[in-house]
Amino acid sequence: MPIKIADGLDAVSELKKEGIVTIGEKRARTQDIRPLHILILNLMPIKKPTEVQLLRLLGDTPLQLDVDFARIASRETTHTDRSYLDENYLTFDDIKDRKYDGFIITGAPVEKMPYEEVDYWPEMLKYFNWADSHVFSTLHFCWAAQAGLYRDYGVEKRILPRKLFGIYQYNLTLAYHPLLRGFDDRYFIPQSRHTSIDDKKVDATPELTVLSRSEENGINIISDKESRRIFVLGHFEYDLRTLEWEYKRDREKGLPIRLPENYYPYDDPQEKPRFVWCSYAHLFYHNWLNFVYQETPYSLDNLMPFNVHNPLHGN
Ligand SMILES: CC(=O)SCCNC(=O)CCNC(=O)[C@H](O)C(C)(C)COP(=O)(O)OP(=O)(O)OC[C@H]1O[C@@H](n2cnc3c(N)ncnc32)[C@H](O)[C@@H]1OP(=O)(O)O
Ligand SMILES: N[C@@H](CCO)C(=O)O
Repeated sequence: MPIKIADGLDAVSELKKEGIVTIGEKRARTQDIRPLHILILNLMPIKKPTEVQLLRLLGDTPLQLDVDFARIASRETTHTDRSYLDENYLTFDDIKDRKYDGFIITGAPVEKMPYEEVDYWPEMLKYFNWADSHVFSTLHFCWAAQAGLYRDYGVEKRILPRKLFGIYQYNLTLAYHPLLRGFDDRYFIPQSRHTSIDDKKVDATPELTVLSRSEENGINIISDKESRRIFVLGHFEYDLRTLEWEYKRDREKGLPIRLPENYYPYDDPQEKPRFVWCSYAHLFYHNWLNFVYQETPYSLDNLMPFNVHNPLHGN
């Protein structure tokens, strides 16, 4: 939310340098305010915990949000009841003529497959194409971040020698960015993936800005220059015990899995995991919503299309 202060205060220029939005009397009197429209494409097989996790973070704002959930229609889901989805989720046909201020696309356990082998890849492409002209800012996380970077910028993924599994620290690479406002120099985020992206290709793509990275585990948050495409490799939204649940699941299945790194004190699974990413998760989503609120057009009819740069996709 912008703060209204007198135009003559010296703080105005100082805050502007930090990206903090201030408005004067005239703008405050004429400012049009409306709810933000957010769409979440939930690709997780077990959808309900992800709904709670995301709504918890989105709900932590004084702004009014209208949130819709969308699902894939071209593949039957086996882990979530069909009638629940029919009742509570929209399909592409429902949303194709609507416009949204913000669009969130979740991770999905399909990261080891080539994109084109994912049953719903053609439907993903429909969502991506639609978002170019119907969404102001799209936030992709985990697999969706990899898929979006591939589709928009031709960034490939690669299989890691072992699963990146635990809580990892990343350093900010920029002094000021609206999505990182209020962050410490470093933050923590859960990771649970078998793949990573081609960091060199990201660094060599002039349309992309890297917001954070670590020496050991590479790039973590990326944005295009206008923050209309945001890519987060990891899961800010995970609950305290989500990694523990995944660890036990894989162990019970006899899969090769080690304890989540940097998670239990003394690496002792009897201990309560350390919750060191919660405040960053709230701050990140808060910053994204604040950014969207400041920059999205009052009337979505005036939305400018997003320019896709990847020649692979002929856009
Ligand atoms: C890298 C990231 O983005 S991390 C985000 C993903 N994280 C998670 O999904 C964590 C929770 N998921 C899980 O724990 C597991 O996937 C489970 C327990 C739900 C399912 O495990 P299994 O039953 O062994 O796997 P299964 O072979 O049925 O496939 C699971 C999911 O993979 C996806 N999937 C599998 N094959 C395909 C395919 N060819 N095309 C598209 N999706 C596929 C589907 O989403 C499927 O779930 P759904 O049928 O309910 O939609
Ligand atoms: N986070 C996922 C990775 C699989 O793609 C899981 O462990 O289920």
